[in-house]
Amino acid sequence: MATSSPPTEAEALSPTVSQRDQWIVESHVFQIYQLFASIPPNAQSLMLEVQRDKHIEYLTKGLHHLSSTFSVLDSNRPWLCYWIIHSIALLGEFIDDEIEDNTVDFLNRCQDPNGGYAGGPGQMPHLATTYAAVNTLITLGGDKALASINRDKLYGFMRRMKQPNGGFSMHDGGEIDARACYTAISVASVLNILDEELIKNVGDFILSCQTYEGGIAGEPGSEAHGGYTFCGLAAMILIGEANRLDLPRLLDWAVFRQGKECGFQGRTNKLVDGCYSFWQGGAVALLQRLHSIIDEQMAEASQFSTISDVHEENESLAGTSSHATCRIKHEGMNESHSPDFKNIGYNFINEWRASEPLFHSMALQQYILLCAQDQDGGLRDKPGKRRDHYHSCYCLSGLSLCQYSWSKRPDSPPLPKVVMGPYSNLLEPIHPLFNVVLEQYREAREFFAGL
Ligand SMILES: CC(C)=CCC/C(C)=C/CC/C(C)=C/COP(=O)(O)OP(=O)(O)O
Ligand SMILES: [Zn+2]
Repeated sequence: MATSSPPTEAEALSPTVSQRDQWIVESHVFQIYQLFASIPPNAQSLMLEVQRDKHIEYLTKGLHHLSSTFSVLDSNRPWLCYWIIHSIALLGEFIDDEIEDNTVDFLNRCQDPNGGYAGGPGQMPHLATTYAAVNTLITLGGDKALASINRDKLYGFMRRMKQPNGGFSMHDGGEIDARACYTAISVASVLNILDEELIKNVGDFILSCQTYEGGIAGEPGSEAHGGYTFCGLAAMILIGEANRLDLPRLLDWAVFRQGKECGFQGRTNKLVDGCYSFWQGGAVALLQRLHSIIDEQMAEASQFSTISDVHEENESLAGTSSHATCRIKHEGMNESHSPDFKNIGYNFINEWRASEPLFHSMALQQYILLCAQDQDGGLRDKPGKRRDHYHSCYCLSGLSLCQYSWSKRPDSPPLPKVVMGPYSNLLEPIHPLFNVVLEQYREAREFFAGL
């Protein structure tokens, strides 16, 4: 809590719980880095190796059998499918036909007769599990998986989740937050069912979630957080309204969440965690793609003497779709004068231009490989924590973003010097807006474009 007077000696000598926790994590992480620095180069390269076979073994096992402790995830079963299958795809491994068939059949049983996917058969449809199920089916690819999605019913479910304030509810009577906006817009975009009705006022809702720190909160008045920041920014890009956010402040907030442990934290004064390699690293990677808009916003800002003048100007510019379209056009994404939101996800990767990563990519790779990787397979939040499927998915997604962060094209092979460890560490590239492997995104886009 902020206090106007300096801490007393007694206060200074008794750290807060958060300070203590931070010191413990720092000391764990630095011990690992010191050990790494003290060993010979051949042992270092072994430590930096992506343990592909071990990861695949751990992940595949999760598709066949999970212990009873996983019963707490009973309403998250499509998430387990996504975390595991996306991780396997990132590692460039194929899913065998039997698992593929079983997964498509299982997700079909999670599909609600009135649209959307539930956390398990017979449960209530939910936007988060809908996103997880759709991304899993895209990752599996092929006509059976893609055609199993009932797009008409899904569109109906999304319209029922749409709220008067522009946001979406996660489920009937559920939370209305930035996650719901992203999951709805991401799914609608990739399935080619995004329209003006779904987009209406989403930008206003997300704009109201950007906080004084610059990051985005789950809902208005809450604290900026990496997970919601990725969701809010990706949704704004997909609807062609990213320029309405204060992007320089967003960038400033996000890049400063990468700390001396080399990984990212989710919010100010919290602990480093491997999953933010994707949520924060992904937000910064998206901002890297928007750099020309940011430059322009900064140039505009510098014309004004006070920061409130800048905000007033942003207010007056906000909300006009022609303004949004003009900025997207400036990025070389869209030549038309009406918002071409149907093609933004596609243009985002096609209009790729090389530029420097805006976060410390090598440092993040170091954290993921040395601190988040379990040498027996799977990845984790931080040293001392157990591996799990969620962290495996988002650490590997973040690692892939790092490896391609200098690339001239989204999938052109990076130079060996930007891939930490042996070049065999190279993962598959992802589409940063949807977090699916790029090749799978392309197949899905082609499939749904024709419908
Ligand atoms: C697509 C989709 C559904 C995205 C979800 C995004 C996401 C990860 C949101 C974060 C939720 C949240 C408040 C975590 C804080 O947990 P904590 O307090 O345990 O962690 P912290 O200390 O790191 O903040
Ligand atoms: Zn985490």
